[in-house]
Amino acid sequence: MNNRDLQRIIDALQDGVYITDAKGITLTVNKAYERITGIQRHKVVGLHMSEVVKAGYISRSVSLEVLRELQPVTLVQTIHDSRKIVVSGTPMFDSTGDLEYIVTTVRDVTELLRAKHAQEQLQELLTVRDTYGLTPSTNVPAQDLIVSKATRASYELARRVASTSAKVLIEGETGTGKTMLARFIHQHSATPEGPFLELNCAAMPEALLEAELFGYAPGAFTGASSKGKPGLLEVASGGTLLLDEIGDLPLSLQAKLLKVLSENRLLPVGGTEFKPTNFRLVCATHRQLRQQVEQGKFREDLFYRISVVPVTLPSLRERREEITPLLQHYLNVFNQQHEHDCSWSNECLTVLKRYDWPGNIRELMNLTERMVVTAESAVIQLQHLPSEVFPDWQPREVADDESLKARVDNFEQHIIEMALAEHGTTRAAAAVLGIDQSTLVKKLKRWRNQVPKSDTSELTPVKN
Ligand SMILES: Nc1ncnc2c1ncn2[C@@H]1O[C@H](COP(=O)(O)OP(=O)(O)OP(=O)(O)O)[C@@H](O)[C@H]1O
Repeated sequence: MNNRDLQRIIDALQDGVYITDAKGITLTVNKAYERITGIQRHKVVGLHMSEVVKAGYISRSVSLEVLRELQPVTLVQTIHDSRKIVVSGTPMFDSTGDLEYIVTTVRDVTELLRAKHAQEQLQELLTVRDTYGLTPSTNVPAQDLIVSKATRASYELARRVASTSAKVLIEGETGTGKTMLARFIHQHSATPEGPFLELNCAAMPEALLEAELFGYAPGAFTGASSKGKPGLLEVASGGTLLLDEIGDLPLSLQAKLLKVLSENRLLPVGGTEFKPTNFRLVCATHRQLRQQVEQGKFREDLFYRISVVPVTLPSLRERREEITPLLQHYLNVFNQQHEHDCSWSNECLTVLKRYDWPGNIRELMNLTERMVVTAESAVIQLQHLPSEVFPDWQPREVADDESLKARVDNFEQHIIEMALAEHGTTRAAAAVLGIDQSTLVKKLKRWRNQVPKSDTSELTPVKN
């Protein structure tokens, strides 16, 4: 074999290779060595290893140590970008026992070390998963669904496609019920008895995400379980996998996921054998995935693959008719849970129906539970609501020597501010209080000295 062929062969290796002669003069390096260390072949070929060290290309030469000790030497070095490499030098002797070459291999173990760290985190995650029961959907108690005109179309579309293998992309703000809808799809799919698994792609670092999705092979890295760990892409086989916040999946994993979806098989981290898999994929996102495609943050081919049927869940403020039923439903749920018997006052229901609910149903549930556990009376009143929901407008404290007129004025302001907060507009507040809208606006102007100019009718903000 000539030198050219030999070079081609070592260039095909994934590990870096560095070869010196018996004196320690560099004969060649391969492409992987150039890639891993950033040191180019033409810069070091012909140089003695001591010159390579002197020139600052490397801090310590394994070849020189092999030359000294005439036996294999391995050490771990940190190079630029804090990458960790394992360098192993081996002496090669000719038939008479004289040193002929020193062959050094260089392996970048940054990823492996990361994966080891990931494995520890994964272990934690799996414990959490066990504790919180990411279990087959049949074990999950059916939850009552509140559906209105605004969401019925989404649920009907989901039901129609549930039994097919079409991939569904659920879009909606946080807390709008994307996971709930995915579960609904699973329950109406061809494999409702299979597992329903969910992974939030935004919640963990890339290496951990990869180990979680793909699993890893036995002994993939030091400290890995001797049995290896199956990934969610494998465990979900025969069931449904929800990839939440898919827009946060790193590009490298997007490519790997695409391959799994095309080939129905996967390669665990550190594995050499493909494993077959077949699951129902549902993805969810609160982002504009198409925009991410345009910005090059999300692969276009994967986008088309996962969004065969896009389903949108509107925000709660776009489906206000669900607010009261949801408030009543979750009040019952939390009353039962905490053995209370609370009810909403009508004023609360009116105010809450108009509130914008940036956290959507999840925020509504949290607020309801908070009201139930902190309730001072059986009826939840406006003043119990947190100030971001209902501005806690209190009459100012009156001084002992204030006139009756000033005190009445103060009390009047309290009544008007409360009516405004409850009914939202000066027109509605005036109607309820039985006064002219213009009188109310004039009074407000005097008190606040800053009624919005445009507001003569519907638009006085509750909070200003
Ligand atoms: N139609 C509904 N009727 C009753 N409760 C619902 C409905 N939709 C969602 N919920 C409840 O609202 C809460 C939030 O829903 P879910 O977790 O599905 O939202 P999400 O959009 O997946 O949130 P995130 O984007 O933060 O993951 C859950 O506790 C869920 O049970």
